[in-house]
Amino acid sequence: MKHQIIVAGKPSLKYAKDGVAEYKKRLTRYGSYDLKHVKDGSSIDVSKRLLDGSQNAIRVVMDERGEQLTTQQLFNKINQWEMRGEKRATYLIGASDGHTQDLRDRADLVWALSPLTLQHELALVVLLEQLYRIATMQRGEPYHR
Ligand SMILES: C[S@@+](CC[C@H](N)C(=O)[O-])C[C@H]1O[C@@H](n2cnc3c(N)ncnc32)[C@H](O)[C@@H]1O
Repeated sequence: MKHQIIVAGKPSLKYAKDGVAEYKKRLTRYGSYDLKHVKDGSSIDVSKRLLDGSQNAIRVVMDERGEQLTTQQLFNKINQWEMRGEKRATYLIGASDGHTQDLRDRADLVWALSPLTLQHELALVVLLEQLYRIATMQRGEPYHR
């Protein structure tokens, strides 16, 4: 299954750029992990771009109001999607005003990394680290303990 992360706005914080570069580099060994940036804007405009970009794919809306999962639970979900033949999973990160309720309603999963509101580039780094962790678990590698 291909994984695509779609983020509102261009990266600007150095520590986040470094974190993104590090996990993108690590993930190259594990399959297809693509990062796409869409234009920033109002909640309505950004949610529409994220909705359009995630058509015909598993749609994971990253949102502090969502379900809090353990890494093992996320691993199980990704394995289930792969076993039922899903081709692409998208992970959607919003802008300063967050997602619309309509986008949340159309999600396969609304996933909260924590109940805290995170700066969106920090949320991106945490998401990439979790996808990397799960990729190593799928290979039976010892990164996850
Ligand atoms: C600054 S936050 C938006 C906060 C906005 N006030 C709201 O109500 O959602 C920007 C984006 O970062 C992501 N994000 C922030 N905190 C998150 C968390 N705890 N779990 C998952 N994603 C988060 C979400 O995609 C969110 O749309």
